[in-house]
Amino acid sequence: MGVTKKQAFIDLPAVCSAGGVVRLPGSKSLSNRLLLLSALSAGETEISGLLASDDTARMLDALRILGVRIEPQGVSGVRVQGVGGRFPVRKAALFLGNAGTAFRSLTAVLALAGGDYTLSGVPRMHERPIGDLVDGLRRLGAHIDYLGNENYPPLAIRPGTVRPGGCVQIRGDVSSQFLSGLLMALPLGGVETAVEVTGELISRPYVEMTLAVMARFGVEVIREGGRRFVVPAGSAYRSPGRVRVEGDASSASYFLALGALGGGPVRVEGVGADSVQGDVRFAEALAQMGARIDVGDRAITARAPASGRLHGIDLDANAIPDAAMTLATTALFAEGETTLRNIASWRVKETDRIAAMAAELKKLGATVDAGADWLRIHPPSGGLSSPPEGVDTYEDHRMAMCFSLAAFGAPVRINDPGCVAKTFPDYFARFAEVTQAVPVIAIDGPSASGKGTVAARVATALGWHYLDSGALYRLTALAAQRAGVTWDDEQALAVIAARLNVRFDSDSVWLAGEPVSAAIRSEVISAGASQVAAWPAVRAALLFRQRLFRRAPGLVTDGRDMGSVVFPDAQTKIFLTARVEVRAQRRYQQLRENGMSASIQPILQDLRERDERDSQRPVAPLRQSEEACLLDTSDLTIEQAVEKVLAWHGEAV
Ligand SMILES: Nc1ncnc2c1ncn2[C@@H]1O[C@H](COP(=O)(O)OP(=O)(O)O)[C@@H](O)[C@H]1O
Ligand SMILES: Nc1ccn([C@@H]2O[C@H](COP(=O)(O)OP(=O)(O)O)[C@@H](O)[C@H]2O)c(=O)n1
Repeated sequence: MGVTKKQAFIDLPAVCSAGGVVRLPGSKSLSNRLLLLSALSAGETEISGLLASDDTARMLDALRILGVRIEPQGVSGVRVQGVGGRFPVRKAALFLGNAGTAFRSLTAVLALAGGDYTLSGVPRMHERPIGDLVDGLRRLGAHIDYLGNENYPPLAIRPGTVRPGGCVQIRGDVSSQFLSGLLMALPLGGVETAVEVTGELISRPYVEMTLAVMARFGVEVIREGGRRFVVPAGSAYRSPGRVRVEGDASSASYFLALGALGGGPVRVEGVGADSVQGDVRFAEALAQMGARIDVGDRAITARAPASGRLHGIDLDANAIPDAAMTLATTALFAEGETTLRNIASWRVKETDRIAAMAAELKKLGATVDAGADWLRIHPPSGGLSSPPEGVDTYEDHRMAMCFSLAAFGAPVRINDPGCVAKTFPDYFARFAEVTQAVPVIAIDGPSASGKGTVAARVATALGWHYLDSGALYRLTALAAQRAGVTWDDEQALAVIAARLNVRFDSDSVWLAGEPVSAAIRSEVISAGASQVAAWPAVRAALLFRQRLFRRAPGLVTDGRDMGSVVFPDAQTKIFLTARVEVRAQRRYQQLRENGMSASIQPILQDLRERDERDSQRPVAPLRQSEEACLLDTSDLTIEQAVEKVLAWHGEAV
């Protein structure tokens, strides 16, 4: 289930359980810090386990433009020739996308480097504040101009009369990356410089990570209390030779939550008790919600609570701002409400994450309250409702990954899933590997072969849900007829299909509150259904609607393209058919039993025409796929046909 960058959406099937092992991609925060310090240090550094993603690509591009030699090594490694504190290229324009780690740290480093540089990013990067960092750097004598709005990127840096030394103040309450960037830049000055944080210092663990990485490269920052950091005179980065990037602790959060929600155990490999990443503490928050967590040195395992259900918590999430987003969607399935506090930094990330999270959680049926720096989630009382227009992701990788968890309650459509490339390009493939989707038996075949009859009985035998997909095309034809829309008006039909107000209960179908089971089976509507079904826009409009029927414990469905298009991952696929004369006879009898007048010849004629139309149309034609088992019911009773399907399914499980 990979995604491409331009893909409009991905439909995740409802998930019933999760378990397995995930080898985590490298940490984004560590990858970019290690790249920068390897570039600045004296000597050559081999970095292994580097994250391959948009954000690290931006840092790599920038460093190469600045004249740093970086060669790939093995699958996920690089060899960096350090420049010993002085970039060979003294004039360059750098584009840093939406990579906050790269933007803030390079601003600080280049401001002290004494060259002419411009730094820009995507439009959202230009809405993310950087004024506090620029102020701090200007106090050191750096020359930085805003090229757009005051306090925001893009920036122009010119050689200033930089005088490190003394004490520089910097605010800590907007982004800890300002402090991290400044600290990483200061060893370039060579003299003792103190940094004092004013205001609260948020996301402190990221600062600890910065200090740990600097220490690895030979620079020991002295801490004086919690707010004063001194970079000693004579500090200079020296390559440690080889470094390995830990797995990404923020990325681990999705899989740990999967384990906690889906039974588990889910084991994430690459981070553990000795991690320098603050987000490993996400596991503690999950434990507070009731999950059973085991933290090893290099792996963490999560399982559901013995009681089966998590419970809501009230948490100061300041130390784990990124991973805390995962708690917000986990909270959809917890008992009671969850409150996340002290998360003002969410408002200046890839998007305003408090607003985005609140809006999308509401679409799923949750009640959400939000303030300047907090969010409270009350889970939906009547189960999750899945919006047909999909969950929006705001070009924010974490929104996309967080909302994949909603699949525990319902199938979910995630818009612009390619945004995960920022930190985790193959996220959805990994997600599919450790989750078990609700099973589907897909039965396709021509008209009157007995698909509907067999599918409904198989569903009853298994206690599963049943979807008669043909009914949706019939309903579209009927609703169009009633609205005065002709069956050749593709766009108008698609609008009708998207807005169908239908309800299925055990023995009737309702359109806008009116029973229409008989009306949709008339000969006229049968012909209309196969006409409207030929339009791609109609099929697209009904796609997610059909997928929404996939709910635990399972779905049996019949139609023309159930196994090929709508549920390509169905466990059991059957192509059910019968000789056309047998089918005509069955339909004839069916109509007579339902009190309608009928004669064989026109039915036979109609079946031949529909077979032709359904199998010749360019979109989702009726065809037996290679994986489908062929079931010819011409000489079988209904019971024999049902037995056969159940037996095949038994083998498939
Ligand atoms: N062996 C059989 N398998 C399935 N249906 C059969 C069989 N024999 C007779 N029928 C009858 O055929 C008729 C058409 O079946 P239906 O399920 O409506 O077909 P479809 O959904 O493929 O159009 C029903 O009245 C059904 O009872
Ligand atoms: N998955 C599906 C189901 C039905 N259809 C169309 O919808 C029409 C009615 O479907 P149905 O399954 O109720 O038809 P019968 O097989 O019962 O005649 C068919 O003639 C098909 O053209 C489709 O295109 N794709």
